[in-house]
Amino acid sequence: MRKIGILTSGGDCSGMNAAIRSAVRSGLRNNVEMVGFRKGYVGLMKPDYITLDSKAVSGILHRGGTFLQSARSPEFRTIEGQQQALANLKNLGVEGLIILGGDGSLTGALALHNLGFPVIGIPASIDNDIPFTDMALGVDTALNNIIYAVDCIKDTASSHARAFVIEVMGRNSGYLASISAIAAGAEYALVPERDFDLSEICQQLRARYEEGRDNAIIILAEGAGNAHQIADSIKDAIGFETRVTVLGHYQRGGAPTVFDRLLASRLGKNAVDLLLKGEKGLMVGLSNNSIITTSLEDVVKGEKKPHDEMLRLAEVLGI
Ligand SMILES: Nc1ncnc2c1ncn2[C@@H]1O[C@H](COP(=O)(O)OP(=O)(O)OP(=O)(O)O)[C@@H](O)[C@H]1O
Ligand SMILES: O=P(O)(O)OC[C@H]1O[C@](O)(CO)[C@@H](O)[C@@H]1O
Ligand SMILES: [Mg+2]
Repeated sequence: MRKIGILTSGGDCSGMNAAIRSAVRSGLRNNVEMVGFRKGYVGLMKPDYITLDSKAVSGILHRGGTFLQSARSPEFRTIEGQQQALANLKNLGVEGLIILGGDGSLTGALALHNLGFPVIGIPASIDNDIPFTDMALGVDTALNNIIYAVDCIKDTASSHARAFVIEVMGRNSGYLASISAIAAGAEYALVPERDFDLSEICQQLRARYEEGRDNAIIILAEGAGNAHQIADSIKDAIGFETRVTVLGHYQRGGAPTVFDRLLASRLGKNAVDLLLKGEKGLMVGLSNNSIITTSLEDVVKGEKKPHDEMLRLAEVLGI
């Protein structure tokens, strides 16, 4: 293989830069020309690309976001958009493509694979909703961002005897909410994967209040309900003073953690190795601290299940 392309698609996340750097350096070491498409599938369809030499990827390992930029592209969902991308790849002499992104981007990767183009996917989404990998890129950094914010909010919640509803991202996944609730010692994690009864929660908060515990942290996954409505219900039911903090895009940025830098470096190199071995239509992932591969078809068909042990742990801890 003489030329490999790389792009980042969907919501950005910390670790994307580290993965690009690793893939580029691995490719160059094997005398492969590396090109980066800007703004995900948008750059693939235009085409908008840059040549990536070793210098182009220096100084980016520690930076959040993606220097190739990312985008969501409705046009790439159409067969016309995909065929345009395919034609550009052929015209440019690109023989293999590495796609970093979430479940949507990997569905796009499968579409290109089904059109006969060699593709390897790298799971990169703070939502951690991609099956066949314990962790996607960016999840660990997002969790650390959340924990930092929750620790800060706990201080002021305690000073003012307030209940805080803290909304975290995750789209339809409660992963960030449940894991951060365990790690930050929150009182509740409200997630789409588990039904909750708000009136029961209010009763429990009142009982806690009567015991002298006059503040609480409720971490709400964005897909599980409306933070303001939940805070108002708590206030109306028990008179507890409430506040809402929506952490928003703060969660998605910042210097990647050691875990994300290492995972990104491993996945980037492995993606190149696979293409050079003639493998295609696969996603590289992490399982039991080893790099594994799964067909993109299985990834797209699969469903990421909440981790049973974590759910039990949350239950034991009363979250
Ligand atoms: N079914 C599909 N067929 C082809 N392309 C798709 C499909 N679904 C998504 N894509 C492409 O992938 C892009 C990103 O998808 P999406 O917005 O779902 O984000 P994602 O990759 O899941 O990342 P994240 O969830 O972290 O933001 C879409 O804008 C589209 O270009
Ligand atoms: O950055 P945007 O386009 O507002 O998208 C936000 C969404 O992207 C994610 O951060 C990643 O999928 C979700 O958690 C969130 O719902
Ligand atoms: Mg997604």
